[in-house]
Amino acid sequence: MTVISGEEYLNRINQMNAEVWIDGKQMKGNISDHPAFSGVMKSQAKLYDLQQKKMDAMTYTSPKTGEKIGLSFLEPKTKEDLEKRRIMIQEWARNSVGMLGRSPDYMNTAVMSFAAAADIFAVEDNRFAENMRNLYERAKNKDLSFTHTFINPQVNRSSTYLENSAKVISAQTIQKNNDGIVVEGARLLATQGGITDEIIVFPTHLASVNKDFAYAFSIPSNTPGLKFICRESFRYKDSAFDHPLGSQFDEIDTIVVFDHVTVPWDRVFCYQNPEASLKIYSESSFYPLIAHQITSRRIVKTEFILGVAQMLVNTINVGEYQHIHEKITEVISGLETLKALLLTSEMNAKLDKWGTMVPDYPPLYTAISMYSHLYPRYCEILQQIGASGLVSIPSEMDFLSDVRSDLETYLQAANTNANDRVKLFRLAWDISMSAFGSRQSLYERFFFGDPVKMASSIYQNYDKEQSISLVETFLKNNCENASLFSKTQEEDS
Ligand SMILES: Cc1cc2nc3c(=O)[nH]c(=O)nc-3n(C[C@H](O)[C@H](O)[C@H](O)COP(=O)(O)OP(=O)(O)OC[C@H]3O[C@@H](n4cnc5c(N)ncnc54)[C@H](O)[C@@H]3O)c2cc1C
Repeated sequence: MTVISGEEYLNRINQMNAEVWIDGKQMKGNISDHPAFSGVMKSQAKLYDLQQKKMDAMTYTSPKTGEKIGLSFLEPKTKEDLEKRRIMIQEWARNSVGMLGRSPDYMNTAVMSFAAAADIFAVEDNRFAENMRNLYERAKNKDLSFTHTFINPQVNRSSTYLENSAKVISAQTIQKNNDGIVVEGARLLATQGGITDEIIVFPTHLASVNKDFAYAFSIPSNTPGLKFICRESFRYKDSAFDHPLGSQFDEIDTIVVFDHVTVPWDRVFCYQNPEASLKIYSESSFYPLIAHQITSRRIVKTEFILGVAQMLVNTINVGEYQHIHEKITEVISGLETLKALLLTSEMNAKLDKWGTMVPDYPPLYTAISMYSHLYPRYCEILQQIGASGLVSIPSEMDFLSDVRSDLETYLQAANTNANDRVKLFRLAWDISMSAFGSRQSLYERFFFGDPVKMASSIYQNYDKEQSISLVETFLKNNCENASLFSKTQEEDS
């Protein structure tokens, strides 16, 4: 099989009939017809179609089968491979203007990076490493889509808390039998849960303190006992005029419940193995490779934000004010910094011990850490430039009603008519103020982990020795001069 079409993706997910709960009801029928999912699934389908349309730029030929495979599955072996991956990722990102955080390339990259380091799973049982490699082969050849969950429910985040309740809360293994391992409990937070072929479940930090949390696996989204409980949909309307982003890109976040789920042995990558659970993050190149995907997408998103901000400025003619220049320059500086960091990571890429060409991580974790602050600031800048224009946003229906002529007169702008002005301001509102927009801010702050912990980890791991030695040399030289100076003073007195 080669790369799939959008229609194949839709049919496959519809046929799965995964257990998805939304607004108090269990989904019945085609999930892609449901208003909460139709927008995002259509957008995702367009990505698959694009892959088929632009085979040269978006696929590579499998050396094993001769089939065309999506480039986001490509394990980079050279710096050129990294560049090809970036170009492909950004092509997809342009289709969602960077708003689809979980376009398939995100998890395809994760699967590729875990499979490249699959030997980590072979510690006790060689089958587990094989299972990981088989998942990669299956995913590549069938162009599978994935959601994932890497964290436990937010019950008590105190550093001294250890779960000890009568009923299991955080998903753990409660039994093993001839068929596989049995998992009970919940996990957070599977974005796109229920609308992908499979879910990947990887160890949380609790794996180091309790073996029952030291597991990893991937199962089909319709595995019996597996439930996805959705948040409220932010796709409030179908209208692309009223909700230009929310109507197309609301990915839906889900709580994942495992109600005595049996994970077959051939789907297990790790079981009761704290050592492998830690190593899969510390010894694979998952972090740098996924950070390369994330930063590539965020560059496109930032280009889009810059365009929207400058169009607001042009529309209401506020380009003469210095604070406006400063704010737009803030966006430009962020954009240029991200681009420079991404390219630096590619230039300084090296082969890891698994033979994968890995982008240099420090520029990428810098980019990731910065963006959790930059993105909310960009939303603030849009609010500061747009001001009341961000709430002077009548709907499409208003423009089709008797008040149209009022709107045309009173909502015209210096450089455009009322209709185009409202279209643009609605877009700025959907980025910076709507439920969809606020969720995007939260997403960019947190989806790759707590930014506070990330900063702490950068602090602890960054090699600061060169800087310290620079200061020590300066102080030494300076003190030698200083002692000469004090000697002269002594002589004078
Ligand atoms: C929109 C969105 C989509 C997401 N999608 C996914 C997904 O698809 N798959 C997935 O696995 N995860 C996903 N996540 C979850 C993401 O990984 C977590 O939000 C992130 O790891 C932070 O964990 P938490 O939300 O439980 O916050 P918590 O850990 O509960 O933090 C809450 C607060 O406590 C502070 N805090 C907690 N512990 C410490 C500590 N040790 N030191 C200092 N401060 C601390 C934090 O800084 C924060 O201010 C998503 C998150 C969001 C917001």
